Amino acid sequence: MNILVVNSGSSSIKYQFFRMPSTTPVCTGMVDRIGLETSTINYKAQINGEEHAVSLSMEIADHEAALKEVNTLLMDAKVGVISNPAEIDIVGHRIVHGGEFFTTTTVITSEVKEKLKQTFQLAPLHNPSAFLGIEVAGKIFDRATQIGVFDTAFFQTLPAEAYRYAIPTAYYKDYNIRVYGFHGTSHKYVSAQAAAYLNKSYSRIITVHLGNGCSISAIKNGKAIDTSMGFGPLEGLIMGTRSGSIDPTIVFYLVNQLGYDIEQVSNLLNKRSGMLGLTGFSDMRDVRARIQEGDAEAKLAYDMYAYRIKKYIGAYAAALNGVDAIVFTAGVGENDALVRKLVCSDLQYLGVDFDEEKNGLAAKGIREISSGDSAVKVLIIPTNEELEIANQCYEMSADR
Ligand SMILES: Nc1ncnc2c1ncn2[C@@H]1O[C@H](COP(=O)(O)OP(=O)(O)O)[C@@H](O)[C@H]1O
Ligand SMILES: CC(=O)OP(=O)(O)O
Ligand SMILES: [Mg+2]
Repeated sequence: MNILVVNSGSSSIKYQFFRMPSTTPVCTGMVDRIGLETSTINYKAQINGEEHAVSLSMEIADHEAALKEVNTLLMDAKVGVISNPAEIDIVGHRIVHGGEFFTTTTVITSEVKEKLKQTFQLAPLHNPSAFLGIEVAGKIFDRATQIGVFDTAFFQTLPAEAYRYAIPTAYYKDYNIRVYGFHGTSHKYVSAQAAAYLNKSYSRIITVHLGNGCSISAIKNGKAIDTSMGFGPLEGLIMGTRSGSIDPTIVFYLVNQLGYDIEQVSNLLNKRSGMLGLTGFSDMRDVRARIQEGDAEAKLAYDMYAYRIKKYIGAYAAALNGVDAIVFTAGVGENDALVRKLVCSDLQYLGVDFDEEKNGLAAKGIREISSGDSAVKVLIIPTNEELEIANQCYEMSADR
């Protein structure tokens, strides 16, 4: 079963190709900076035990052009792994917001696409580009079944006290205004890896996903019981360009006193806030470079970012009645030792004995960054949303 997984972001596409049941990808890669002056394409394939890597810079105007380039590489005479697009059986798509419509992995039909269009407002940075990815993949791989895997699906287990907002009940009943939760594919994947690593049948795990978007989840016996993102992927932690939670009074003030329209408010909170708004940079590597140059605003931004995470850890330890493991994942969580140190300092009260030396080591794979006798294990677990999506597509194809 040949499965191509497509993770479309607003300006990038990450992809992996699997010949299931093997869970080792045949090829992996990313098209970055789509629509900017020069885009980059990275492609790595394993052919007869040998690795072939390609890195290209070119102008790529949109998602259609990007997926066409990926297809060209997949079929390349030297580094390619297929000879015809018809060899792809399934294209699995990451879709961030399932809204009220989709609670589980779903085969994409024209009816599904119509419903997806109604979710654009709920995740404006994500769902429109996922939709584009689906349209383009449908044209290129026209014999493949297209399947959507939703970030929101893993959070179907939240109890009502965690997913309801304290606004009149009619808004929940009539308009489905509730917490949906996001990055579920990642939280599910790393929490399962953590439980297997800890070898515990009973487990209370806090997973901290820190990428461009950031969220944190409380997971009890494999089921999510709370998470920081809400109705859309804007609530909770401070992110690359998103504010995370703010007092809604600020929105009233922007509109009533400063004359903002609602598009401007959305643009401000989704695209111009977070680390970008605080420091001028959304990428943590750039922010850290500013700290090294002695920039006090950059240092404050790091402290704010970590403090918000620390507060959620306290809240989720309470929700879980204690914690067995804290797991860091995604671009920042896996790579940024300073963030992890700021978050995990002064958590002795919880039973965390953080090991700064282990935290500072650069290594790959699952790593423990707490001491051998720490009551609470602190782990770094690389996420793999594409593998989780491929697994779910494969399971679904077996059930059909
Ligand atoms: N070595 C690193 N040190 C600190 N941050 C890093 C490092 N590598 C990547 N990152 C951060 O990871 C972020 C991207 O994470 P990723 O999980 O790929 O996000 P997304 O999937 O949302 O694009 C970047 O914005 C950058 O801030
Ligand atoms: C849901 C979300 O925020 O996704 P990402 O981190 O990929 O932007
Ligand atoms: Mg991501």
